[in-house]
Order: sequence, then structure tokens, then C-alpha cells
Amino acid sequence: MVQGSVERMATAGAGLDFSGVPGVLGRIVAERVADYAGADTELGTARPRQRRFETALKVAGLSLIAEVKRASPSQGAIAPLDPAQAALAYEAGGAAAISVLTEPRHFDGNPEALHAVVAAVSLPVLRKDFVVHPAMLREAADWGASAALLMVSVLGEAVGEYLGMAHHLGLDALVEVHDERELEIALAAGAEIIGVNNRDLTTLHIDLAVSPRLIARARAAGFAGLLVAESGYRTPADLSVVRGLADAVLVGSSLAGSGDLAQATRALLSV
Ligand SMILES: O=P(O)(O)OC[C@@H](O)[C@@H](O)c1c[nH]c2ccccc12
Repeated sequence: MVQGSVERMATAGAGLDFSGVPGVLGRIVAERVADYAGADTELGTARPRQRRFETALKVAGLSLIAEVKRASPSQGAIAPLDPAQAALAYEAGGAAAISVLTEPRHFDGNPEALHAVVAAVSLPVLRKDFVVHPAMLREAADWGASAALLMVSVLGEAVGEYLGMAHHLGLDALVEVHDERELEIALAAGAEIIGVNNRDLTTLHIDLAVSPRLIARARAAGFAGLLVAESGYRTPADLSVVRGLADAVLVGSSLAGSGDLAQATRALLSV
């Protein structure tokens, strides 16, 4: 990507209109837009793509992205986790990568949690936030994340520009979809890693049938990248439904609230 075009993308990406995003998601997005209003869109020179997150998920079998999640809009407080300790426990339990929420108001996340996790574990780390401004990607790269979440429900067609910016910064992107229309947008944008969220973030309702359905559809459409099933998984039986279909699963609440995170991770992954 030539420098000029990625900088144009960053400028355009900072000026998107998110007022049409509905429900709980819309409220969180509006807060993040206000948080980053006027932030610097400068991405700087291209950073080498390490593909650490992608590589970690690409192993045989179903790999686990374990999430450091202290609270959520659906559950309220989950557990007062120490992010570094939690991530070390997930690593010991067999996780392939760590996701860290950095959204402060609804998920009790913060930048320090990401810093601490990156410093503590050798696994690649995903910045999990509601990315609405190029500065959030620059931060993710500066803080040592290997990947960032890009939500099609938030970014719409602009997800392609954000993908370009993430790659410019050396980050992998987990491009999240929840329905057929969003999947089409992710595929057209050239996503390499697609996450299918079982949770509708506008209503917080979970349907574990969403991931198998959209993963099968992505494969049928010829998608050769990685597919991640997200949200609502609690038991090995839950995971058996996406084994052989998904490359990875993203699990937060059930592990974070378990008390013994390493043991819960091992138990979840046992077949
Ligand atoms: O806690 P759960 O049900 O295991 O879900 C984890 C993860 O999928 C969820 O936290 C999530 C998926 N996409 C998101 C987007 C923003 C915030 C959070 C999320």
C-alpha cells in the first residue's frame, strides 16, 4: 500500500457517520466516537506485518482465543481479574491467543490491561474494542497487540479501509460479522480472518446456530482464510458443534468467571 493512500484512508476513516448503529451497540459506539473525536489520524510509516495472531490460530484442530473480560453489558461484573494473571492462566491452560477488552465503561477494560498482558505472555494479543477511529488501531500497534477487532456492524463498507490501515500498522484484523449481509461485506473487503459472533450486539441475544451457519456459508463462497466462532461457549459439548468447521473459538465470560482460569481452559478444550 502506498503511503498516500493509507493516509487518505485514515483521514476518511475518522469522519464516518455511526449514528445509524442501533441498540446497545449504538450507545457504546457513540461513546467511543466522542472519546476519539479530534484524535490524530496519522498512522506513520508502514510497520512489518508479523502475522503472529493468524499463525497462532492456524494450527491443526480448534484453537482457543481466551478473553480477558471483567464485565459486560449482558452480565455486568464478571470477575475482578488481574489481566496479566488471567492471561498467564489462559496460556497455561492451552489458549493459542489472548483477547483483551480495552473498552472502559461497559467491559471494565483499559489500555493498561493490554500493556500488562502483552508483557506477561508470549501468545499474540488481540485488542478487543469498538474501533471507530484510525487512532485506535495506531494505539493497538503501539501497545504491542498483534491484532485488532473490526466490526462490520459498526464500520459497514468502511471495514475495507480499516483493514488496509490495520495491515499498514502490521496488525492482523479479526473482522466480525453476525449475519449474511455482514459476511458478504467482510468477504468483499478481503478479510483474512472472519469472526462470526453468535451474540447480536444490538439486543445481546445469543444463538449458537449463527456461527455454524455463517461459517458454512463462507466456506461455500470459497473463503480460504481463518474462521472464528465467537460468544456463548461454556462446555466442550458446545464446542463440538463448531469442531471441524471453525479454525478457532473466542471465549470470554465462561472462562473469566470460572474462578480457576487455567483449569477451566483445560476443561473446555478437553475432547
Ligand atoms: O463472553 P463470551 O460470550 O464468551 O463472548 C466472548 C466474545 O465473543 C465477546 O466478548 C465479543 C464478541 N464480539 C465482541 C465485540 C465487542 C465486545 C465484545 C465482543
